[in-house]
Amino acid sequence: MASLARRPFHANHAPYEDRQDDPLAKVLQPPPDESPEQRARREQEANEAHRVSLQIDEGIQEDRKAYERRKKAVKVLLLGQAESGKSTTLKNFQLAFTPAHFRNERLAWRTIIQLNLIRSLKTLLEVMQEEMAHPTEAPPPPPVLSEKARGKLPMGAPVPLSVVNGVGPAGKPPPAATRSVRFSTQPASQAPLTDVHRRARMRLLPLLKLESELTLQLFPELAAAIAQGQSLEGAVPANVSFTPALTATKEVTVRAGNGWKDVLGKLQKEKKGKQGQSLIDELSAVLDASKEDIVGMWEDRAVKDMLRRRGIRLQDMPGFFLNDAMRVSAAVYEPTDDDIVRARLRTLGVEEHRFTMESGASGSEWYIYDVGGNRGMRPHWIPYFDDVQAIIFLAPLAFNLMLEEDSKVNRLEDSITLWREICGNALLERATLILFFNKMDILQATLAAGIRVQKFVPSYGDQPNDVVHVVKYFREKFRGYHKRLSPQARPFYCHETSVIDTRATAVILVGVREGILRAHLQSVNVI
Ligand SMILES: Nc1nc2c(ncn2[C@@H]2O[C@H](COP(=O)(O)OP(=O)(O)OP(=O)(O)O)[C@@H](O)[C@H]2O)c(=O)[nH]1
Ligand SMILES: [Mg+2]
Repeated sequence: MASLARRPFHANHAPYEDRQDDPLAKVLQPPPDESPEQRARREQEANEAHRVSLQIDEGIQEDRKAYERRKKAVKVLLLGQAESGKSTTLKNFQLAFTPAHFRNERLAWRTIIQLNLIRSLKTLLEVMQEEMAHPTEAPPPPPVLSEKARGKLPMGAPVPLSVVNGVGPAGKPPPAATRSVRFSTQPASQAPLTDVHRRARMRLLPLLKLESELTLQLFPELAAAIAQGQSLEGAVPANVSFTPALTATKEVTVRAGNGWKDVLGKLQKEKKGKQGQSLIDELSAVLDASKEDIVGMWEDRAVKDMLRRRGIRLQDMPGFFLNDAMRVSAAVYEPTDDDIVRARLRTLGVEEHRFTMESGASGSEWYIYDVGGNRGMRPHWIPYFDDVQAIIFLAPLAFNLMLEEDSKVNRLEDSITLWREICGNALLERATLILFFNKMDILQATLAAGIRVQKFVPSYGDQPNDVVHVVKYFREKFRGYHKRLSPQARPFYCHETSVIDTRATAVILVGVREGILRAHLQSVNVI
């Protein structure tokens, strides 16, 4: 900054007077007939200018220090398609290495988790509405086997659906103590939706209205999109088949970024709701009053049958909390660490998260960048490629699912295409690439349900359809592209993860952190 501004203006003698030969000093000299008031005002203004100047100088110093710090820091980019688990991995990093910060945000997550719960409920109610308008045909009830007959079945033989779905053998409902409201009393697969369901649905509608209102307040940019009738990406996975009527009402997922935590804090203070409550408190109160209906609806046999007939598995939706509805809806609900990790909040753009690790001076500061994985957001990743040390690439082996944003594109195929681009990118030639085969729990369930890889990936052939062989096959595929496309040789790291399992993930992340740090220190010639 100009040194002129730093001179002591408070002194009685003006500094300019000493410098008669300086043309600038001449211009800046006070008028000879300056009154005491004018002089006082001038000095006050000069002092204020000096204060602002110092502040700007400090800001520049801070920026310079931050720039130097950032240059030395470890930078990691989380990449992968939408819903691959990037933000969930970030939450695991926070939980493992900065737990106090993670837990400080518990209250903000409470509302997001409650919105997640209502989102699943909304989908359920939409499906019910569709079912009431166009009932699907109930298949004949499955044969019910006696204990004796079951004993004769070979090991691993399929169990009748009535047992799998918790309605008990012979279509008998489970003990009354396990459910609060019961709607259907008929045997499994035959129970239609009735007026009882219709009335329960009506009782739950105010909750949906509140959810829409709160979501729009949290993410006002959605209001414009909805008003224009734009098609918004929904929370419903692409494998869920919907009729056009349902697709049109698909809901938007609550999104990250845009300071949503600040907005939540402000909304919490605004007394806009009925009875002078904030909208958030009103939502909590209505949710608490509706919890019996929600649990009853979700556990109801006719509802479960309807979902099964339509091939809809709400439990595979991101941010699924219907199994915890009683707890999450309670007025006293406080999210657990696991709840926060499982909460779904779509990432928009790129978010920077700063971590201070406890592992010593060098490399103790980390920046982790969490990006939105949706296809439309991928061009925003490129500016971050420039000086990143490591990439954690999340690739769920979702061989049987399609992209949410393009239902013609297979998710695994999309992951492989993306991986090839990352491996071959010249800007990233020095970055360590770490591959996470995430959502292993879902792969396990998919294979256990008998879904064959060969049907979707013909080149898989008739190899055994189990986790070990499937992982081996795709690991070799990813390794091959890594080897062939990397501009220079680099080690291949691959982990099998289920990042909703925080304990197992913590162990993996400690190893990943050490590996990245070692590579970083080598690159700056410290070791
Ligand atoms: N079952 C299971 N669910 C997971 C796993 N990892 C993440 N999820 C869930 O998948 C959903 C999507 O995860 P996110 O971490 O938000 O995905 P993302 O990659 O950040 O998605 P975008 O922000 O849209 O790019 C969330 O509801 C997570 O709880 C996993 O290993 N197993
Ligand atoms: Mg995300």
